[in-house]
Amino acid sequence: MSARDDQQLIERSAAVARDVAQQERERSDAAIASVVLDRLELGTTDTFEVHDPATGRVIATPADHSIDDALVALARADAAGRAWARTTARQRSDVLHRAYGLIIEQKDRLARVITREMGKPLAEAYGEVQYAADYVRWYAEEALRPAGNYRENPAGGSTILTTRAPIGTTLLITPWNFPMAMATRKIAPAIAVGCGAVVKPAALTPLTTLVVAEIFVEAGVPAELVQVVTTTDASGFSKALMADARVRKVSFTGSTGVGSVLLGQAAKHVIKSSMELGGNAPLLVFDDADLERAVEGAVVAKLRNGGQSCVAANRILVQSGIADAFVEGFTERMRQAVLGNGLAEGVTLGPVIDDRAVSSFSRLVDDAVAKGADLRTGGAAPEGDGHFFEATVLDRVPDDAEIANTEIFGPVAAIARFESEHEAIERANSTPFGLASYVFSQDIDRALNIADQLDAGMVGINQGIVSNVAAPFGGVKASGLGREGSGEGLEEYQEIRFYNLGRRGA
Ligand SMILES: NC(=O)c1ccc[n+]([C@@H]2O[C@H](COP(=O)([O-])OP(=O)(O)OC[C@H]3O[C@@H](n4cnc5c(N)ncnc54)[C@H](O)[C@@H]3O)[C@@H](O)[C@H]2O)c1
Ligand SMILES: O=CCCC(=O)O
Repeated sequence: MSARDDQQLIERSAAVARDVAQQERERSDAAIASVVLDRLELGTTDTFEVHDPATGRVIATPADHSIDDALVALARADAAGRAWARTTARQRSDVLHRAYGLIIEQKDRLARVITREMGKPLAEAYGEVQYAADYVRWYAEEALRPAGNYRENPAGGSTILTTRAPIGTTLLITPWNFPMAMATRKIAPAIAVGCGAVVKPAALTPLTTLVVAEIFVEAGVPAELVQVVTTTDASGFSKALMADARVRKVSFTGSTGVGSVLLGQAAKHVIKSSMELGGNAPLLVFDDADLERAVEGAVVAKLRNGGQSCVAANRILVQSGIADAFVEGFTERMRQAVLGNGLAEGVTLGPVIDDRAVSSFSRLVDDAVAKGADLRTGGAAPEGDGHFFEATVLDRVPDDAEIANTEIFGPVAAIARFESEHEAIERANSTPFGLASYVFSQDIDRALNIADQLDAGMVGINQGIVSNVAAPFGGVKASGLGREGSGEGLEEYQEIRFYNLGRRGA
C-alpha cells in the first residue's frame, strides 16, 4: 500500500469512529430525554442539575422535592403498602418476573442513562443492568419460598408455628456508584414480601432510579407503592422521615458517617436498620499464589467501576517472595486501562464522579510519594472537561501514608509488602472497617484458615469479585449491619411472628 492509501485508510477509520461516537451521543441523549423527571407529580417547581461526569455538562434537571413532598410520598407508600401486603406471594412474584423481563428489554436505555449520569464505561453499565435485574429475578423467585417454620415445645403441650410478615413501610436510601443495582437490591425484596417504599437516590445520580420505578409500574406494581423522592436536601429528608412512626424499616447504602447519623435517628421509633457502609478492603497475595490469577483478580478488584466500589481492593498486601513479580504484572495491566468518556468505544476506565474525587486522589498520591511510596504508573489528572484520573499504582506504600488508612474510592492502587501470615492478618484487620477482603493462595487450606481470621463480611478467595445475588452482601464493624441479596436480604424486610398452639394430650 502507498502512503496515500495509508492516509485514506486512517481518514476513513477516523470518520467511522466519529459516526459511531455521534450515533452513541444521540442514543444516550434520547435515553436521558426519556426519563420522567418528577414521578411524584405534586407540582414541584424547584429543580436541580445532574451532570455528566465525562463532560461536566448538565444532562437533566429533575424535581427538587421538598420535605412536604416527601411526607406525601410516605403517606402514599404507606397506604399502598397496606393493600400490597394482602396480595399473594404468587401475584408479587409474577410482577417481579415481568419487571425483570422489561428491564432486559430496556437494557440499552438503562445502560446509557447509567453511563451518562455516573460515568462508567457502557460495557460496565450493561453489566450493572444485568446485575441489578438479577436481584429482581432472584426476589421474584424468593417471594415464593416458604416463609414459616414449625417446631414442638420440647416440654410438650404446644406447637409453635412461625410466620414472616412484611415489616411495613420502608425507607430506601442509595448511593451514586451503582445507581441501579443498589436500588433494585432494596426495592425488589421490599416488593417481594409486601412492603411499600420511599426511595431516595443520590442527587448525583437520580435518573436511573426514576427509570427503574417507571419499569416497576409498567410491570404491574401499583403506582403509589414505590415513591421516588429526588432531592438535594438529603439530611432534611432523613430527619423528617425517620421521625415519622410510619417508617418501620430503613435500608441505607452509603458512607459510614451518614449511616451513623441514620442509626441515631432510627433509635427514636426503634426502626429496623440495614446499613451497607464504607469499606477498606485488604487484598492479600501470598507467595504460593498463582501469579496470573492474583494479578487479574487484583485488577478487577481495583478497577471495577473505576475503583468506586465499597468492595474495591483498598490495600494490596503482597508477600515479599512474590512481590516484585506481582507489582510488575499488575502495573503492566493497570497501564492497559483506556481512560475516556464511557460512551466511547474501547474505553475501560471512565471518569470519576466529581472534582472533589479528583482532588482527593491527587492529594493521596502526593502524600504517599512524599512519605516514600514508589509511583509505578499514573498519578495524574488529565487536563480538559470532565473528571478523570489515571489508573495509578503506588508500591511500597508506608503505613503512615494517608492512602493506607483511607477509603480511596478511585482508580489508585496502594501496594505494601509483608513477610509472614501473622503480619498479613494483623495488618488486614487494622482498620475500623470490615466489608470485603481478598486472599490469593493456591493452598486452599491456608486460604480458608486466613479467611476465617479476617474481620470481614465477605472474602473473595482467588478471585477479585465477591458480589453475587445469591450471596448475603454486607459487612462487620464500621462497614454496617444486616445483609442484602440472597435469602437473608429478604428477611431484612420481614418480622418474625409466632403462634403458640396449645395442645391437650400432646
Ligand atoms: N456497603 C455497601 O454496600 C456500599 C455500597 C456502595 C457504596 N458504599 C459506600 O458509600 C460511600 C460512597 O457513596 P456516597 O458518597 O453516595 O455516600 P453518602 O453517604 O454521601 O451518600 C449516600 C446516600 O445518602 C444520602 N445522604 C447524604 N447525607 C445524608 C444525610 N445527612 N442524611 C441522610 N442521607 C444522606 C445521599 O444523598 C445518598 O443518597 C462509600 O463510603 C462507599 O463505601 C457502600
Ligand atoms: O459499592 C458497593 C456495591 C457493589 C457491589 O454490589 O458489588
